[in-house]
Amino acid sequence: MATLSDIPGRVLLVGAGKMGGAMLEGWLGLGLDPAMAAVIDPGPPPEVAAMIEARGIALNPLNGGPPAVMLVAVKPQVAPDVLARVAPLAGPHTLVVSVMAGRTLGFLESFFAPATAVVRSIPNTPAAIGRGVTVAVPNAEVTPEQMAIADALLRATGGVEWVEDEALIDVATAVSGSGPAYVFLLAEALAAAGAEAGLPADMAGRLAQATVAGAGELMLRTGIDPAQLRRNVTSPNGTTAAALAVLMDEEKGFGPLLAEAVAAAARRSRELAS
Ligand SMILES: NC(=O)C1=CN([C@@H]2O[C@H](COP(=O)(O)OP(=O)(O)OC[C@H]3O[C@@H](n4cnc5c(N)ncnc54)[C@H](OP(=O)(O)O)[C@@H]3O)[C@@H](O)[C@H]2O)C=CC1
Ligand SMILES: O=C(O)[C@@H]1CCC=N1
Repeated sequence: MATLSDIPGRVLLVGAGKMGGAMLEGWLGLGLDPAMAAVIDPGPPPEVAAMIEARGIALNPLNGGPPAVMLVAVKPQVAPDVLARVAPLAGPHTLVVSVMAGRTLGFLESFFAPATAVVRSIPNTPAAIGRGVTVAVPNAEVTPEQMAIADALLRATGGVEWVEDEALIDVATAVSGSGPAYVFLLAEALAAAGAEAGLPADMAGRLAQATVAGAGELMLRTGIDPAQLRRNVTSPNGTTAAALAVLMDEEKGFGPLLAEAVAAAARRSRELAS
């Protein structure tokens, strides 16, 4: 297993927004030497810009030789323009890692020299607190050493799952990439429902947030299957059973609704390929 200090050269981050900034923070937190990091971004958000300045990281350097790793974290929509501009910075041994939704290995490879090693991955925003999860697929050119380096970089922000079938990345994007938004929406909707049912709105918000955070933490810390944790809350013929009869409706409940949402997100990921 590689560590960040095993990376044989610089890590060049292209796009230091929400996701790229969170990853950079994770790498620095795990001891990546700031001198071995560089960022290309015309306007990073203020908090990321402050971190870049405070740690003395090179910003928008267009020299310094080919990086060991080029991690691309710009929006998929600007990828053609950005990749055309940064691809000449890569050398024959540069490992390209993308976290862009939708953009395929084939698309990424088309900007770089033949035989360039490329990893396509999809992280999620809990990466900002080291609790993300990333799903990744390598192209055929990625060596075991480069795979270990990509793993170390991605693992700095949480768990990593490697897959061989690239099509799974679109589905993973719909589940774990976009997934935090579904959970935040649950907290929002629970708060709104509580307020509508009579709680003061601020109190409803506090209860909903504490419940979502506490339930997630309980699941994580105990390792108990979520279905069992749900059953643990559900007294026979009690209040939870009354609510779950609505939420677990086979036609209109959470299950079919979430299946529809995940299918829509996966479809959009496939659309973003081109
Ligand atoms: N946010 C999420 O939950 C997840 C995002 N992703 C992927 O991560 C990528 C980034 O998303 P996110 O961090 O949310 O987006 P952001 O917009 O926060 O970050 C993108 C960054 O790239 C910068 N940028 C724009 N043009 C260039 C350029 N020419 N060269 C270098 N940098 C440039 C943007 O600057 P400016 O703002 O000035 O345009 C911004 O700072 C996307 O491809 C997304 O699909 C993947 C998984 C989860
Ligand atoms: O919404 C998006 O397209 C990105 C990818 C996954 C999460 N955010």
